[in-house]
Amino acid sequence: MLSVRGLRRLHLAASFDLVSGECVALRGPSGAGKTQLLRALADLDPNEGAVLLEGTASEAIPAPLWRGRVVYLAAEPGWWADTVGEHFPSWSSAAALAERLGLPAACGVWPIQQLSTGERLRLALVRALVSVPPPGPRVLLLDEPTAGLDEVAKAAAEALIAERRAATGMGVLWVTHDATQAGRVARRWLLVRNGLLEESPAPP
Ligand SMILES: Nc1ncnc2c1ncn2[C@@H]1O[C@H](COP(=O)(O)OP(=O)(O)OP(=O)(O)O)[C@@H](O)[C@H]1O
Repeated sequence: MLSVRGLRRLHLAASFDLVSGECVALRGPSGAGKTQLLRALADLDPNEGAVLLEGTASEAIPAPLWRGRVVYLAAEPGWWADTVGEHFPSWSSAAALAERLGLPAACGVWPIQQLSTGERLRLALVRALVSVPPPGPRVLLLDEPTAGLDEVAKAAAEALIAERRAATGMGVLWVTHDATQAGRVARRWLLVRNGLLEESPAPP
């Protein structure tokens, strides 16, 4: 579904495919270029090479439309309004997912400024899933989405993403520094080594 051919962003070169419903874990040392790769895939930064979604090149699709299909969830998500609910097209559809992640449905009225890091991460994941009309993102690019979450919240987030993949065929590219998590969430693993993306036979 997502084909990446000779993508070059700064010092990283990448070619790989992601099939429908698949989750691929991406690992590599700090500064290797993982975030830059995700941002290039979401057409947030300039790059060389080709990225195709279901056969259509990113250049052929206006960037805002592409970003609704290939959705990037940043490690430090941005917030622009005062309260949680204002960041969602409809809080009622988001509340059930927030509850799945251990937050009260009433957190829609919470001020953003008071959120903990873990609350921000979980709400940003909900936002990534519900801000695109059904069936939602075709590809989800996750940049350490559970970093710092407790084990219960981490398991809930992993389960929610797996469920969405199974239900909608959403493909996931998941950056994590946690080898155990890479083994849990994915059956294919990519590793950044010497500026190249390599397939790894086991969770690296
Ligand atoms: N706009 C930019 N122009 C030039 N270099 C940049 C730019 N943004 C980031 N970099 C550099 O590119 C390199 C890769 O950064 P990136 O954030 O992609 O690393 P990462 O693999 O995600 O690291 P981490 O695991 O620590 O999050 C870093 O050395 C960073 O300083």
